[in-house]
Amino acid sequence: MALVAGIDSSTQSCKVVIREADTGRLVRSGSAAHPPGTEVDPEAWWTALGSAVEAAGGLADVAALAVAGQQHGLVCLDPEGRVIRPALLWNDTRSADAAVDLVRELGDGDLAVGSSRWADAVGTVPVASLTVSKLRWLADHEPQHAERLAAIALPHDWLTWRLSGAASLDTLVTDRSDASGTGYFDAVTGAYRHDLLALALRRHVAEVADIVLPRVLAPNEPAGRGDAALGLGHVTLGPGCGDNAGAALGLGLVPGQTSLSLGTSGVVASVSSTPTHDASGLVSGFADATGHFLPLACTLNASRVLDATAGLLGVDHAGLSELALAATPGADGLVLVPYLEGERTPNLPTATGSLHHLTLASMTRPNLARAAVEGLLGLMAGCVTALAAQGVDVRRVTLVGGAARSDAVRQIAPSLLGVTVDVPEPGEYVADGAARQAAWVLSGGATPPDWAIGEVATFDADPTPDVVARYSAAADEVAARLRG
Ligand SMILES: Nc1ncnc2c1ncn2[C@@H]1O[C@H](COP(=O)(O)OP(=O)(O)O)[C@@H](O)[C@H]1O
Ligand SMILES: O=C(CO)[C@@H](O)[C@H](O)COP(=O)(O)O
Repeated sequence: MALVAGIDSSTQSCKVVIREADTGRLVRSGSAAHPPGTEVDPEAWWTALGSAVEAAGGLADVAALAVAGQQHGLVCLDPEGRVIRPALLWNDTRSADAAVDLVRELGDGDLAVGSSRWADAVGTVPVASLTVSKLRWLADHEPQHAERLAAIALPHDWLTWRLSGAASLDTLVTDRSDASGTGYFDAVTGAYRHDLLALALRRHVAEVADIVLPRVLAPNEPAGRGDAALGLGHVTLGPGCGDNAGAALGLGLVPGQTSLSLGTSGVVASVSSTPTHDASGLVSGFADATGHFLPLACTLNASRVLDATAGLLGVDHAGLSELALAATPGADGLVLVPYLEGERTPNLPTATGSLHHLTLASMTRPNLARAAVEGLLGLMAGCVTALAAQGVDVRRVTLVGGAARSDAVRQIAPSLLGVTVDVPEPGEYVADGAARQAAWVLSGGATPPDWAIGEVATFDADPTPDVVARYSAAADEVAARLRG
């Protein structure tokens, strides 16, 4: 039976799954850590990919593979294909002012007009995370690097290219899902917007015509063979995808279904047959990996809020969960607004985290653990509301990502989000999506192969609107202070 590999090059690590192409049965897997930080030498991803593949027993018996990756990261390549500077990641907020400038400029000086023009053009209003904002930052702060730009790639594009042997810049490929996160690709027409790329680089359109942008392949279009020199001449490469589109494909979501991913980022993403154009900027109008759309709301803070709180309390994740479940809902009034890395949804890149309503009664270890879980889920409730405002009907979500392993998150999520929460077996659903894409490319079929996702536990709870309201009031206070 043919085997396929799926790779998830995410923020904190690289994960590899090897599955049977026809059934999706997991055969083996491996992972390797990525370095910390919000700018990373792509070579570190390449090294981690090699280690993860080795831990997964190699690719000698694999017929096809695809790479899913953290979205938006800016990989700058010179004419020889060398990386010009470390990649700026999706969670690097130095480009926050650049994003505001881009919105203002497209609006001829008016932010509201600019927001609606960006939303109309590419489905998304730039924030610090988007590639287009990082390019403007580069043009303004490192013009010597911007001048050498011969090609622009995203993390998954670059890794696919390396696996293919990186013969020339013209062999760079991507897919619609990841291209839609650049800010200079229109997922509705399927075309790059060179005018917006030129705006970002402060150049005329004719001056960016020579910059190579990866060719956008169809969802099941082969990207050629792997590099024979790497021992991958027998492997068909898939186009790959952004990690959130990968998760949707791995979970087998169809239009109308929504995922809640709590990894480094927190993401509520819904597969949709129609695009969104949210001028408020809260919802990004991305594409999925099957030809549909993937409106999503993404936070900078998620699993690491729990990591940091567990560290502070001197417990592991199981201990944090136990403590949180020992406290009563609402944590005796204690509220954590978890903007530990700034925030993107809402767009408050310079925000910091804050604890509200500390009293002798509320200042206990269980309450702090509970406030961390409720703060994270309060933040995600805002994402659900933002999607609903765009007409996305979210009544149930499928919970994935590292923090989906937390019992406290599973049990408390339905009450704060006000939806049913389905939790599949812990797994690497982004890598699974990449593997499923590889199997699709291999089969040449019109639709991805049917793979079962196994046991799903369902969590329901009575809504706790008072807890959400207290969180929202504290978050509004922070926003009001920052916005002056
Ligand atoms: N049981 C758990 N409870 C809460 N968080 C967890 C648990 N297990 C792992 N994590 C956290 O999940 C994160 C990794 O999740 P993952 O989805 O792989 O992230 P990413 O894809 O962004 O690299 C880490 O921050 C890790 O500490
Ligand atoms: O910026 C986004 C989506 O717009 C993030 O979701 C990144 O794609 C990083 O994902 P994880 O490493 O948290 O999975």
